[in-house]
Amino acid sequence: MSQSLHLFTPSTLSKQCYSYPKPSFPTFSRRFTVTSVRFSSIRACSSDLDPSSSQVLLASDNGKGGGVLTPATRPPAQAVDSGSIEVDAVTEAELKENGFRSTRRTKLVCTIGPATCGFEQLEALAVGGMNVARINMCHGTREWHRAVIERVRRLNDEKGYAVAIMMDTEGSEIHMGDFGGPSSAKAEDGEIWTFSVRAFDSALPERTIIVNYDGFAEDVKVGDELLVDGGMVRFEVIEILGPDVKCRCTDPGLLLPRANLTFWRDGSLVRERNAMLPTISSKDWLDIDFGIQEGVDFIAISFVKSAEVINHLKSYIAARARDSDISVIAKIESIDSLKNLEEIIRASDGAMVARGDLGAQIPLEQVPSAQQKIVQLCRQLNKPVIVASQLLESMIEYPTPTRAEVADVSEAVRQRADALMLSGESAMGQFPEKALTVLRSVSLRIERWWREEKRHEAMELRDIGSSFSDNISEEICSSAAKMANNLEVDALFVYTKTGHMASLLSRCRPDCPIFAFTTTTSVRRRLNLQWGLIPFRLSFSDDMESNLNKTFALLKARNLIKSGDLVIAVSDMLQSIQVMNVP
Ligand SMILES: Nc1ncnc2c1ncn2[C@@H]1O[C@H](COP(=O)(O)OP(=O)(O)O)[C@@H](O)[C@H]1O
Ligand SMILES: C=C(OP(=O)(O)O)C(=O)O
Ligand SMILES: [K+]
Ligand SMILES: [Mg+2]
Repeated sequence: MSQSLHLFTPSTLSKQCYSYPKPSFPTFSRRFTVTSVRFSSIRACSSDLDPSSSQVLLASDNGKGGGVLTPATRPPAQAVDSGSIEVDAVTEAELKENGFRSTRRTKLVCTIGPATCGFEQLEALAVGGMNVARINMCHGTREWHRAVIERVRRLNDEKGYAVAIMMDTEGSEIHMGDFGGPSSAKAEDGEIWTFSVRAFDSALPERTIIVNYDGFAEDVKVGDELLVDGGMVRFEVIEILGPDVKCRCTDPGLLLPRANLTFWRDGSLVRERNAMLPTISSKDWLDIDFGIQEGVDFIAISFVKSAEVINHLKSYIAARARDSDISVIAKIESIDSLKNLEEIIRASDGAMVARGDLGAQIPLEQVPSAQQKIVQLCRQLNKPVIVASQLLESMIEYPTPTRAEVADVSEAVRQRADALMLSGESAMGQFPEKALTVLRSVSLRIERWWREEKRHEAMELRDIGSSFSDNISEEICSSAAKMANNLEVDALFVYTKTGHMASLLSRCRPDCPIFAFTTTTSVRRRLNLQWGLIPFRLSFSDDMESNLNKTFALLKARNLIKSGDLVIAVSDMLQSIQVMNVP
């Protein structure tokens, strides 16, 4: 595929780049064996790269290629083994049935609970498009979670899926305990309930709720409003008797175990000593150790307040999980996390718009703008972002969503969030698979609509890399994505060892799908959270020509691509862009 190419020659430059101003650096003609950018992208690169460095830009009119070449990026020739390619059956079927262009770009996260923890149920979710399984350490025992992780791993091993596992910490915000026996309780208007920080040996007295935070009875005052789950049930504090806080129910409703509690005074959220609780509690640290031991792919941290805790956790993980790379996801669900948003996202490997708790901490009408801001900032900073909670809440009970819920899902897809998440809908709802189907079909429809209307988003992506080499990668990816849109290519191919180059391409949200080839199963699983990436595991070398030949042969043999398909390829070994038809 790659050919012996000429560097820029004055004649080709003047012939092919006639519409562009002449470059401000010298051009040479010499023979080189390299792979190679179309002129629009050469231009995009050349205006932004440092012309005083020793890099050269390459272009040719015969090989449809170009690139940025530094001595260090010249590839050593290497033999390629004839291994196989790993892709799951669902992606394979989707690619075959609908062709490249209509594969789903928005990724789907399902919270696993009693409704979905069995092997067959997990398999049904994988078939339905689950990319990431989330386990919430607020609920269930570690043994229960371990069994779920084992089943997901078995599913991956036996059926070729790359379902990633995300462990979500409990966090030390205030919440209610379990009710002992019953799984829920109803609070009626005017009833008096006791919220207690005492430990009860035997069964709980009637209308008593345990609060997990010892300082609770000291922090609240008579007259405070107590909100369960951001207002699903509301109480007023009427009396404080040592460890017991007596409250009158003012908005009746269903109390669910471990529901979050906030208290409000004169219309504002009270943040006293409870605001000093550590983001990661001692129980969370044990759960994190468990997650590291189990080799989960993502750890999501609840109620993050600052970047410090993320940095701390990342170094903790680096010291303990030497060979496994666990990504840290910051859950944005508190006032402090909004205040320190940029530094938190910069420190993290991704973020979650945790609208459940966020909506209990800020006025509900501010949640949509917060969501948009978080999604856009994550995109700027190249971090995957998940929009979570209540997307299809009514489907916990009903087989079909409300129109408003469909509109909410559409909005998140339209914002081009990386992923959408199901919580109660998949964990304990009656219609987990149907809920997933709704997410999948709404995503597909909105994505297609977006492409049909050719709505290229006008988001100006800033340079984010700290090194010059990072900047080159960013320029290559944005040029490749722009070319892919303009030329209406069938797919972008990216060969990436760490996954970084794939995420840079995903960040551009191109019209076509991105086939991301990576050498390890753990990177393949992690890429499964990112918009538009179809991750494959493939062993490849530093020689792009043989990588491409091998990939074409393997994909053609499985009928995943055909001769004549137009592909643009980039890699993080050789900083180049190639445009070619599948032979
Ligand atoms: N591992 C589990 N075991 C039992 N129930 C669970 C589990 N995970 C989730 N659930 C149920 O699903 C509901 C929704 O999940 P999620 O949104 O993750 O938690 P929460 O409601 O605590 O924020 C929970 O309230 C709980 O009832
Ligand atoms: C996802 C959320 O966190 P959790 O389900 O753990 O409360 C949320 O609050 O929206
Ligand atoms: K949690
Ligand atoms: Mg939460």
